[in-house]
Amino acid sequence: MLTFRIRNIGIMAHIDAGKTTTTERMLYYSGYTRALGDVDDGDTVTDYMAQERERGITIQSAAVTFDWKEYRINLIDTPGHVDFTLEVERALRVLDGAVAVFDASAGVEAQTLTVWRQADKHKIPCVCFLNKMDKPGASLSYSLESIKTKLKANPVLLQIPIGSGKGFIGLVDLITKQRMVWQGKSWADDGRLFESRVLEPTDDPELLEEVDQARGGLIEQVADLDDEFAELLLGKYSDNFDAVPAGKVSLNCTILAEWLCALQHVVFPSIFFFLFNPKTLIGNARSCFQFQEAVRRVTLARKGVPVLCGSSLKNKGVQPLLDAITAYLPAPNERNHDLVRWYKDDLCALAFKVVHDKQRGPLVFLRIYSGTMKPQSAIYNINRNGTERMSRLLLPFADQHVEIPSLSAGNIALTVGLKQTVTGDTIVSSKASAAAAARRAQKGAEEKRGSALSNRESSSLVLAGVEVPDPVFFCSIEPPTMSKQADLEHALNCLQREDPSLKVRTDPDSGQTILCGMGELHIEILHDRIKREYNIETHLGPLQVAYRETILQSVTTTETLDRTLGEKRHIVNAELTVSPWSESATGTSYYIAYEEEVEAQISAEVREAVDSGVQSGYLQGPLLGYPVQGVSTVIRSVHVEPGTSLAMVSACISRCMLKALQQASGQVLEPVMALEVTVGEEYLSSVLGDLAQRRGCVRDIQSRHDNKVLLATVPLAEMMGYSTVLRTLSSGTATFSLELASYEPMNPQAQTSLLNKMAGLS
Ligand SMILES: Nc1nc2c(ncn2[C@@H]2O[C@H](COP(=O)(O)OP(=O)(O)OP(=O)(O)O)[C@@H](O)[C@H]2O)c(=O)[nH]1
Repeated sequence: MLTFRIRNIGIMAHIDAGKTTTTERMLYYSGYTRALGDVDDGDTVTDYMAQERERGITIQSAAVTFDWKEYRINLIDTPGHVDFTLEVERALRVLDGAVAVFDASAGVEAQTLTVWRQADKHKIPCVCFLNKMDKPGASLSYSLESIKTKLKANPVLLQIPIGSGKGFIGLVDLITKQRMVWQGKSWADDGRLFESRVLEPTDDPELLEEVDQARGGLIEQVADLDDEFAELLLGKYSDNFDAVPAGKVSLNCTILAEWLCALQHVVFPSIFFFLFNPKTLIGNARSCFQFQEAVRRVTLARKGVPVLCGSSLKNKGVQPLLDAITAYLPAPNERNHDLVRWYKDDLCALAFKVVHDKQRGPLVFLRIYSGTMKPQSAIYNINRNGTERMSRLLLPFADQHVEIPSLSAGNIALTVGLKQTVTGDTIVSSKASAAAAARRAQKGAEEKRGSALSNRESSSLVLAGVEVPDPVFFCSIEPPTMSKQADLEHALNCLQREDPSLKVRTDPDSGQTILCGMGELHIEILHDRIKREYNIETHLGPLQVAYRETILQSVTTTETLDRTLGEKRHIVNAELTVSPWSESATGTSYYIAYEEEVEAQISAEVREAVDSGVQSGYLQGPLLGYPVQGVSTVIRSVHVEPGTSLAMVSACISRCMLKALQQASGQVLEPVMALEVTVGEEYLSSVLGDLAQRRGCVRDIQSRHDNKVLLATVPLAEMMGYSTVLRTLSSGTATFSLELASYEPMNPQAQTSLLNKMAGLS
């Protein structure tokens, strides 16, 4: 498949917006499935884990490859629940474009904001799909407004719905003026057959006027965003865009339009009813290509987001969405992936997901950025610094996979046989190729910055990565008997390779195994998977919140390390200052600086050892041993006697850090969550009353049709078991989403009671 015909896209949204239902329709219309899967019946292709089917939610992202017309689409269906944010992050890291699915009756919801921010971070061009247009409360204008105000995006509306609620029957494409009506009278109709023709003067006058107005607005909007299109319009066609001829569009476009017309007649006669004159189509296609190309440029430049609508459940509007994916979202070669230039034509791929298969062992999903991958070949894993052999290469098709002889850049591959590789690892063809890329990267970066880079800096340039969020919850996990401890360790190892947001550690005091996860649901699903997939009935201790620590004062300390190991004497003297650092109050990051003379005096190796000592000092705070944030460290002096090992330098700095942090008035920071509750007005006061008892702080109460949307911040420690309480308070009608907002200082009273509790005093 030629690269420009590939689309690597993700489907992302708030929980329950209809991602899985939309994906199922895409698979069905593309011919990959013969029956329509249904989340409510638990028989979808992409939600294949037992827990996903039982709960009707997506937990793991599933990669599916299918063809639509002359394009290959690699699609990843991502989870909407905030506990599985990492799955979305991993998918976005390797995607070129995304479809954001919205419930058209709710517009932008809390988790939509999160995934949108993630897509923004990776600069991913998006298309919006307003799903559930069949719902009585569906509103195009409300959804568009919320995209503008909440996502701060620029929606470019490309379709007008025909009918609303249960009367929603189809769409008019504002670029082509095609009127698409899904014929099926029954809700069970599969939507493959639909009528498609150009709007005619005899059509409903109200619809004609609405389309004219919306199309006029669209032309103006695109002209504002795209100079090339504006130039075209400013000429003699300013009064009548429909009259713009092929003009600047290359001959290829005209030929393509004619070819498309012929192809649609020949290949899909049973699918489409073409009730229009082919000449009109060609004329339209010529101007439409210019129009479409302009919308494409706007989308790729991320100056606007195309908005389409439909109802996946009722099988309406999914084929035009597939067309929009191929028309507006980028091909792999249209995205600037930094890594590619250092590897040139050598293989470079990123492992973004690992799944354990009982028969085949670990299956690793890779996005290939450059070069070609072949089965039965050795690859070099830069992160693990090791060579591994891949036995088979597969195209991912949910839980079934097709074997292939080779796969080139731009594709998503599934490999069998890689036993060491974990999520986030960079895979290249050999150690030599990694070294060559590092040399190129070093040269490039030095030219840009005008000075030499350390080894660490230059090797990090040739690594792709996936950011793993820090877990907010943890609990102990115990096997039923000690004889099962080894099995449990194996299960946890496998699960950790699949899911880097799961962290496992051993409590230094009790020796217990500790599970750290992203939320209650995350831990619950892991517990369930250990039971079902590894046959171990484990016992979980009470769920606890992962706090952080910071300091309130600046302190300068010195430390001397003088140790003799064997024949060698190691001597290090250090002085440093720790201070509160406000810029990192919301993040996990910290800051390390060196006084000028120190910087000039120490070697790059000693500097790396000092950095690593400071970082290890940040790992355990002085109050409760939680990680430290919001602290800057300035290294004032470092004296290292000849013959001293670098490990001793790190150890001395780390001890100095601990001493300084202990004297700097520690403060516990607690995770505070952004809470969004959608609740009927009649239950609002009980939900508010309950929130007040949870130290909640209400930020806003908005109206959404008949419901109220309550926005609040609440300490995570107060939110255990909230779903059950909310269900009771609202007779099961309210929904909520919870997302980490920031780490905030605990008030002195709450902090004292936490410290007492941890010390076993209360
Ligand atoms: N009325 C209506 N309901 C829909 C539509 N699409 C999906 N649904 C329903 O909405 C619910 C959620 O659908 P899913 O496809 O599982 O949504 P999702 O976004 O994949 O959900 P998660 O994976 O859990 O985040 C199911 O009950 C679907 O039947 C639609 O177009 N109209």
